Amino acid sequence: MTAAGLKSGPGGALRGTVRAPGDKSISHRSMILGALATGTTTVEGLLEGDDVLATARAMGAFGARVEQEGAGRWRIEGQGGFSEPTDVIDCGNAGTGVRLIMGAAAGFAICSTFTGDHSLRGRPMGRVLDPLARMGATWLGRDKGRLPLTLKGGNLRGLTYRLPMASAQVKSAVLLAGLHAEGGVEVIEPEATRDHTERMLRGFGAEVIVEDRDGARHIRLPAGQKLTGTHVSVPGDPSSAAFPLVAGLIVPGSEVTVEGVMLNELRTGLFTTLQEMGADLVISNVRMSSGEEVGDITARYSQLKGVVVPPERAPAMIDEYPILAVAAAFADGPTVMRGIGEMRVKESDRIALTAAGLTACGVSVEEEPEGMIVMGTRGGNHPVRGGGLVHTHGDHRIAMSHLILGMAAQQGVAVDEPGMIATSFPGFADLMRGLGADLSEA
Ligand SMILES: O=C(O)C1=C[C@@H](OP(=O)(O)O)[C@@H](O)[C@H](O)C1
Ligand SMILES: C=C(OP(=O)(O)O)C(=O)O
Repeated sequence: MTAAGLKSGPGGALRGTVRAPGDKSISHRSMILGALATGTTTVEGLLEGDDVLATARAMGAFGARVEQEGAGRWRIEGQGGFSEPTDVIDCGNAGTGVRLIMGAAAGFAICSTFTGDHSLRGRPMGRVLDPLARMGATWLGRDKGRLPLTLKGGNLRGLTYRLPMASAQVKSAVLLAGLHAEGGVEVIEPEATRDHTERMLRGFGAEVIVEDRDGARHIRLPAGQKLTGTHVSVPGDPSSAAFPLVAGLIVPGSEVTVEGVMLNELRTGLFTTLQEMGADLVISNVRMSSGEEVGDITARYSQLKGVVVPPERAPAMIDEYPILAVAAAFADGPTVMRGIGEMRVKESDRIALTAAGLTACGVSVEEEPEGMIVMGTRGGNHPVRGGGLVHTHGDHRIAMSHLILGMAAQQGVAVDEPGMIATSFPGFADLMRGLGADLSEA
């Protein structure tokens, strides 16, 4: 983490073509599935962000051989299971990392202790510990299942589990534990969430049966699955592509293309919403890569209008609401975002911090318990003032979102703790500068 802050300033149009960094969700999963599998897994396009590097180190601690072979190219020699680590597993800032690894570790008769940074130690782990305990795992930790905690697994029984919240991390933890549960597992999702674990389990040779019935998605992993090492080509992360693309939409005269963006419809809710707001967002060169659809997306400066985002779209864009709120600040009329209570338990309380950050930049936001309404400034012809110092509480997406706002506002915007951006998008500042953005130390 650097001590200095980072500041973005209003400048000229942003122009150019960039490549999206590797998808964070798929990068975590390639490490974990590679370590659980027997044999060699090779990965290209891995996101070498701090979150994924913590997961890579954790897989080494559980007995896999994990080596970097070149930029984004990694090799994992899996042992077909986890062995007991001899030290504490530190997952850094990564909710995905710790929750999926706890699920995977629960399948084995080993004892492991998990911790993370200040933010991760404040996040709820009960949501994965509850189903894992029902399967027979035991844990000991602080009240409410906050990290640090120790988990002991092995001899798991099968489980049919209806997700109490829309969470791909909880679904994935149950499925990974289910690989070693007597009788297999079934996860019932009232609202579909990102399906990378299901797709990748199949890529590693497992049978996963998915059925939509009774208004829910049923995901069944029969017992006795064996994973075999494979090759994973990681597609570009739509959650990261969102930042240069929204910048292209709100900085006058801009045209920005991001290549190789994953278009899995359980991840692209932001792009649909921006198009409904009138964004000139064009998707081209659509192709398949490692079982996922990818494409190139071009954003041209657009007059946006406020919309009501359907709450049922939330799982397909849950990490994108902070940057959507920035786009909404430049729109004509209010943008209503509801059904997003899950944002309060991310790296920070993202509803509160988005509202506070936008307010510090002269934008009106109405905060609700599970939502927010951003009053677009363009209708009244007030420009967005900017000029704020935004406290990010170490949240990478809060930092990047407000830096993008500063590129289109009247005055620049400074953020604290910019080093945290490296958890998900280590090349963010250079990539944005390459498009012409004014970013400097504050
Ligand atoms: O499974 C994943 O890779 C993720 C799932 C989401 O979290 P939840 O499962 O808590 O919604 C998302 O916010 C996170 O960035 C990545
Ligand atoms: C919520 C996020 O990640 P995680 O839950 O893995 O910390 C995110 O990247 O926005």
